[in-house]
Amino acid sequence: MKVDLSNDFKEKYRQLMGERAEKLFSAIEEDSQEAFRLNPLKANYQNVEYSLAKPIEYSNIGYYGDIDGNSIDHLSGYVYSQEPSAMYVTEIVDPQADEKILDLCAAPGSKTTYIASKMASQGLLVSNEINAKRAKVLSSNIERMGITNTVVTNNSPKDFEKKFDNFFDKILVDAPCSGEGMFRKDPESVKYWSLDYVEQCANRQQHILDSAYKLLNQGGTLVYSTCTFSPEENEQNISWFLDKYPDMHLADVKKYPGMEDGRPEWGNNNPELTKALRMFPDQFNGEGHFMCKLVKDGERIEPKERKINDGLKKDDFKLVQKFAKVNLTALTENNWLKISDFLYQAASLDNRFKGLHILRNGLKLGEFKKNRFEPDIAWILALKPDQLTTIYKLSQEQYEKYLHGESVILATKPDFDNKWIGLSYQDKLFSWGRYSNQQIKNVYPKGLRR
Ligand SMILES: C[S@@+](CC[C@H](N)C(=O)[O-])C[C@H]1O[C@@H](n2cnc3c(N)ncnc32)[C@H](O)[C@@H]1O
Repeated sequence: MKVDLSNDFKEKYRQLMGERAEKLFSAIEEDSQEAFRLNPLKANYQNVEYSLAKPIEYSNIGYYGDIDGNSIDHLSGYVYSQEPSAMYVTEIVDPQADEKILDLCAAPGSKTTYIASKMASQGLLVSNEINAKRAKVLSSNIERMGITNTVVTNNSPKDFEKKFDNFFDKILVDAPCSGEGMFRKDPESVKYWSLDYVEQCANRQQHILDSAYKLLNQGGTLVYSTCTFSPEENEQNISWFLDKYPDMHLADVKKYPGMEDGRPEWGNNNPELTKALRMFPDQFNGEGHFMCKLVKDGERIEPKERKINDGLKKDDFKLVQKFAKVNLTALTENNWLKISDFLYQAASLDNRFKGLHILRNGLKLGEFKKNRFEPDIAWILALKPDQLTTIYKLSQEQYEKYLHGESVILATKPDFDNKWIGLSYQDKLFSWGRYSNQQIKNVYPKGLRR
């Protein structure tokens, strides 16, 4: 595809890269490299309709290929579209199940959902997004993927500074950037580019890095990444950061074929900058990225947790137990949290979160209505088939009608009167259904219908 690169852009990269710049410009005109990830949080997660014939070398759940955002695999959270270079960011974050991890610039959630899938529903992941509209998309992607250990916030990085100093074991700053690595995927992004815009982005990134430094525990790791090539936003910002914070240092990251070293001469000539990683689309099978891993000196400090009141009353427990007795094979009652009429299985009950704008704290289980409890779509997307007493497998026709908002009328009368049943299509749970009078009433959220 023809991408209209500006003369300023071409001139800048000719000066920086010499003849190689022409290869970069040609690569930007080629088709983008599509890829997707599977979701190990789901039952039989490899049961997808897409070919797994082309695995990505450095990810055990990543594959080259395109996916359809309307397919059952997508709607039920079995797959997530992510280009290959972005996948490697989560690999170098290297999330562990018991850690406290903060993703400061998380929307729409491609790296965060990968981090969560590696944490196997344990530990704590805080996924933050400053932009309210984008934060909602982030929250719904987290729901679709059946993630339970994540607090989704809509705040500025600065808002965390008062209460979360030295708190997180790992932080990802996937910074807002000039997006040069997005040019071929999103040719519109070329229009925003200018030499000044690169400077503005670099400046904003420094503010985010300042916050990240404060929030990182001693001994913790900060991964900084951008999907742009500019030295100002990459080597120069890391040079600035290392000079400002002498207790931070760069750590080695593994480099696969096509991945290149950071360029000291594009920063302040600090030879350590070779430890950073660059991907350019003329050498690497992906859109292009910069990433590096920074470690804070010192011994980890165990943050003290002060718990908030869970807001639950005895009758609330009774209503959920009554629901579970009929519809579930087992019920875990840990970390329950009631916020207005909604019940969550909280990812955190730590009162540090008070004052932040929280969109989701862990798993939304459902809503208390008059004398009853109604389960939320988020819960079914996180449940495994063996945790439900009844599952109804929809035919293709029933599935399409259900997605549209229609109820399912059954030919015979099954014995699941007044139950909440799990609905599956191609063996993937994607919604609750409410059975009564030989019908499965449609409870698929209006915003998800198609
Ligand atoms: C590169 S995108 C993040 C992509 C995301 N990590 C993913 O993998 O899906 C950068 C994000 O930073 C957000 N952002 C913009 N200005 C910001 C600021 N001053 N502080 C923190 N985040 C900001 C943008 O809204 C955007 O969602």
